[in-house]
Amino acid sequence: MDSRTKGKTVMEVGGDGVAVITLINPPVNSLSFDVLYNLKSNYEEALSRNDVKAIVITGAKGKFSGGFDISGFGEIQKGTRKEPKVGYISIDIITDLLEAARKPSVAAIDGLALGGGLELSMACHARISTPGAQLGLPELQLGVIPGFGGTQRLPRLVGLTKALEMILTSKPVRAEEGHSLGLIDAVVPSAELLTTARRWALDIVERRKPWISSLLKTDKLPPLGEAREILKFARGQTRKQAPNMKHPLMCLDALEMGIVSGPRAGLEKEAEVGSQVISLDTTKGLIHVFFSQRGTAKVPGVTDGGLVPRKIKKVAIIGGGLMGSGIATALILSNYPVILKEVNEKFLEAGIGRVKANLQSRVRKGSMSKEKFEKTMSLLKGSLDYESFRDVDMVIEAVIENISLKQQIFADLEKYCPQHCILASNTSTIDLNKIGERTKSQDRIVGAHFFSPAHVMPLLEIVRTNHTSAQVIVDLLDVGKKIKKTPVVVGNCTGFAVNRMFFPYTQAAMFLVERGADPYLIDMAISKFGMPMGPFRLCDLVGFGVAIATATQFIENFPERTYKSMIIPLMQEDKRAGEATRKGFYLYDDKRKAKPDPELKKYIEKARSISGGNVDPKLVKLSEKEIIEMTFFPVVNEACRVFAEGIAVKAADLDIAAIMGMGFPPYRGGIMFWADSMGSKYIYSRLDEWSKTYGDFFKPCAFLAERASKGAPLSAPVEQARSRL
Ligand SMILES: CCCCCCCCCCC[C@H](O)CC(=O)SCCNC(=O)CCNC(=O)[C@H](O)C(C)(C)COP(=O)(O)OP(=O)(O)OC[C@H]1O[C@@H](n2cnc3c(N)ncnc32)[C@H](O)[C@@H]1OP(=O)(O)O
Repeated sequence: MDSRTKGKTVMEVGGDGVAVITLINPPVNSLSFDVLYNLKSNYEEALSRNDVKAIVITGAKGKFSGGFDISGFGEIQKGTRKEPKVGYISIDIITDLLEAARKPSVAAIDGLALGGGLELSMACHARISTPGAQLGLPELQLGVIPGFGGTQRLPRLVGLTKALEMILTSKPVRAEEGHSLGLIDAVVPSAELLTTARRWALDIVERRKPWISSLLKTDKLPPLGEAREILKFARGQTRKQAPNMKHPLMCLDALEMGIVSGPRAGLEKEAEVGSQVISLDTTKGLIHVFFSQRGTAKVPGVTDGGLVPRKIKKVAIIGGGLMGSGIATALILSNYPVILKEVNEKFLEAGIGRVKANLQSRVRKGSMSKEKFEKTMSLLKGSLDYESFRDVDMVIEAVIENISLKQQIFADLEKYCPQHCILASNTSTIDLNKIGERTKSQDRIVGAHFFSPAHVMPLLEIVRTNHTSAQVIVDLLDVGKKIKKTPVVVGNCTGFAVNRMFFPYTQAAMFLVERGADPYLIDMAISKFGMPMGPFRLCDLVGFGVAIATATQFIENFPERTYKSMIIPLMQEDKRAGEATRKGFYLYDDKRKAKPDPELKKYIEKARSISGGNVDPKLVKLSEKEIIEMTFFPVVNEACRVFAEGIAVKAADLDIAAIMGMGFPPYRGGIMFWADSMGSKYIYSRLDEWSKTYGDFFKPCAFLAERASKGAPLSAPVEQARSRL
């Protein structure tokens, strides 16, 4: 393979007259332009050769194809690659050359056929798959649309409703379900895949099996009136669920065109829309997220040194509260035997009960069988002492945020755990060096910061001190992957990456309401921006106890940029502490539905009189855009500090941390990506202006000032950061 080319196809013609074309582009045989153009040449050759009767397309090394090469979109966005003629691949190659060929083709699918991979297979005249193969059109998740005919062929193979479900949710189906849906013609063991596909192709030639062009099928399509109703409903749902994104609706336009005006018109619409979506900002953001998410496990100086993760056979967790039980759940769900330690029988029982409840909720929802529940629970053992810690490979401490308690625990762990055992803390704010102060095991102390609920939330902040060994990081990255978390490796500091970025977000919101802004309008503007909820609703959900404890850490560590609002402490005094007490910034009914509380004004006014601030007429009438900027630019400012200090090694890691830890909308690409879309100069100028009017909370940091002075992107690598990694 030429070093500049990306992937290829190879064709072998057998004595039976079947040409087998193999897609080769590791690791997932993505369809790069090189692969697609090679496929075209192979096809033309196969069609012109007299010794070829039929064609089989397959993928190398147990994977059919993970779809179009996603980096190709980036090349087109950046202008480093010229766009092919609209419809060239989907119409000229896949439809007119492949599907309309006078020789039949069969797709032999092993492992996965996603996106363009599935679309290519749907243009074949039959599809044979191995058991369990994943089949799906996940394009919308990337901000693009199925662009190789998927919007036309999938509804014709599986029906409109199922096709809409698969396309709109981006969720794949397994081969077995694909078979029952009519997407797959036969499911056979891996060893029989190619022979079956070859035979099937010859059977089509001999007319023993039907020669089906998916595009021409109509039997699964509903009558036009019904189809229009289904599409209308889908549009309504899409507008509700993805109000800030255009591409799902554009995808529906292509689907509708095919149903109303026929598949050729549908293909043309798909090609036109497919080309337009590539330049949407939301698409750029989502593609950035795809690669950034995979990049978080690549840590310079750690994962590039050839270290192999050690096998973690048993894990112990200290503390069976909300966090400890969530972490235990995540681990046993991935088959790790777990010991849960508590201080007394009552707490232990409660901790085990929480794990049980977490799993039972899966059984209730039908995503876990009773047998699997029993088997998973059997991996959990309770303990009241450290005796059973003698053969554990990793301990995760998850007790309350109390430094001396944690110090004592780590000193005990050093006595009872084996020498190689990883000693992790789930602290969300406390300096790990302090936690390990009473031990000589600094090299194996690490932060494993999960987010609540730990068995659901996808992020794992792995916190490394100056002493933590690279091996320990590699081990924890491996555990993170096995328990299906996205890890972000960060340096040690108060709040690490996520909580440090979170802090100014809620602080800015408190500042704005004290100066006269309406908290409910702020929450609304922020939800419209794409956050799962606004800062006030979030404080209610987290509870004021946690909010105050976290704020205290920040006030102590970053006093110069803390806005000290008394709103939350005043409400706490009155025993309104958030959703758990049914009263916080909102009032909550029996069904936990939130409604605004007119009494809130009283607390805001009292807090305002304590802080000595005045209502600012400008802030009373903020536009939605101004609300977003005044709450998120301080977050960008803090992210810049985190990046400049080397707490995060890549800006993209902060993007993922913000998306998965704060709920920042993925289609905005993450906090730094979003900031760069506005430019460092603009953000600096806004913060600078506010800091002159409203004080140091808004003061732009030196890093931001420097980048703005050069007009440089905030995400450009930090050259001489004082790296903590
Ligand atoms: C005229 C207008 C212009 C026209 C342009 C041309 C037309 C374009 C039309 C496109 C039509 C098509 O409909 C669009 C697509 O097909 S988009 C792609 C759809 N596919 C996907 O979304 C699948 C994405 N991948 C995954 O979900 C997973 O990677 C996986 C395949 C399930 C494998 O998962 P796992 O085993 O966990 O491995 P990783 O996720 O870690 O991935 C391993 C590495 O592979 C890279 N990867 C994966 N998929 C792709 C891909 N499609 N393209 C490029 N690279 C891919 C991934 O980044 C990892 O790389 P590293 O190891 O380097 O990190």
